[in-house]
Amino acid sequence: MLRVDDLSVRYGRVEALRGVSLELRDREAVGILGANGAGKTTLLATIAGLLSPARGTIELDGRRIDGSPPESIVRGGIAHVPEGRRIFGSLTVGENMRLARNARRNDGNFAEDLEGVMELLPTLRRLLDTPAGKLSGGEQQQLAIARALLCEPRVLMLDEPSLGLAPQVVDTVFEVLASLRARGVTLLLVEQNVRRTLRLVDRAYVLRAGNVEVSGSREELADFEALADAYLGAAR
Ligand SMILES: Nc1ncnc2c1ncn2[C@@H]1O[C@H](COP(=O)(O)OP(=O)(O)OP(=O)(O)O)[C@@H](O)[C@H]1O
Repeated sequence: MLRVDDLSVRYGRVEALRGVSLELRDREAVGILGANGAGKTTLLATIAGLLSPARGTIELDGRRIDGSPPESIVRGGIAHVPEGRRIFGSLTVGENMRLARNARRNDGNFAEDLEGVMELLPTLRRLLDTPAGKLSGGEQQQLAIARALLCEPRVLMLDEPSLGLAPQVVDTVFEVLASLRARGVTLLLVEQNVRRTLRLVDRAYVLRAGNVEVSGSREELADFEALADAYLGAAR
């Protein structure tokens, strides 16, 4: 469904990605692992159209999307939950969710989809009229996921959804991801949390200094998991 080929991205003289290739099939959950600075955020931001590659191609269903503006990439079916969530703190939860309306792919029934999302994330229902800035970190993450789902994505990309959350809240976020997966949502998940990610995904790629260092199924990466402490420092 999504194919990234030989992707290189620079920030001035810094080469953040150097010839990264990966693929994501329909209904697959794929992890992108790696230490701080490995290039994970840059990879998702480039797929989302927020950065232009210096080299390489990105295809969705065989059609080039690199160089397309972010809004057309969202309409093409790729939704991005960025690091730090980027919700609008002064707007209510309901208002934040309704913002997705303009970014949708089709004119499906928004009210029905909203109901479906609140069944998946019931915490949000009682918070509909609460300013999003008053939500806890875990609730804000759920809102960011809800907003992305309301764009009717075929692929949902998430950048470190567990970052900065207390352990039991991280559990909730991973439970949400597992239920998305069970519903057949295609997931591309950037995480430093190696163990939890390998429990969730079908396959993963490990980035190091802008390169894919290792990739494989979660079974193939089981040995890597054992090395994760040494490899990624304390971040798991
Ligand atoms: N705006 C920027 N300007 C210059 N260099 C940048 C910029 N953003 C990222 N970089 C550099 O690009 C490289 C990759 O960064 P990136 O944020 O993609 O890594 P990451 O794996 O997502 O790390 P983290 O987990 O810390 O977010 C790093 O060397 C980083 O310092």
